[in-house]
Amino acid sequence: MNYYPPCLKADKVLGLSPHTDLDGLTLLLQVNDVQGLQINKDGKWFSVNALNDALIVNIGDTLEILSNGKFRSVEHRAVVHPSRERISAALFYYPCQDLAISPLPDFVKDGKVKYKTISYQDLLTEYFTAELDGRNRLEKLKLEP
Ligand SMILES: O=C(O)CCC(=O)C(=O)O
Ligand SMILES: [Fe+2]
Repeated sequence: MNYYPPCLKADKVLGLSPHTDLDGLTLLLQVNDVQGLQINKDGKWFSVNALNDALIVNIGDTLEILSNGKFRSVEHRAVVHPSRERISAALFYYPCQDLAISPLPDFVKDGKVKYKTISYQDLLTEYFTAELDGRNRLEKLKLEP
């Protein structure tokens, strides 16, 4: 669960810094009707309007690596509201921790593997020992072109 208290200086702070999720897929429920999730597309931030009783499905790093970059892990952040609290619930769908994550053969059609192999445990360790930093952590797992 994520709880974002109201903030009078909402235009000057973030509820959650830009990041990508580590997992395969994230199901996100905006629990009350206060909008806050934003995604980055081509360098611009777009608000995601949650529909009533609808789940938002985000692709995470694991699926980007497994698909050799075909499915892109979405960079996102959460903003806060000046007078209303916001609550969201995220369900992370992830593999067992000792699994080695690497592009699946079906996605390496031209023989070009684009990501290093890394265990999910190591991904987790990196995630929890560094600051949230947009797509940078994931970009470092890319092999040189
Ligand atoms: O509260 C939100 O809308 C985003 C939460 C989120 O990105 C996360 O829990 O990883
Ligand atoms: Fe997230």
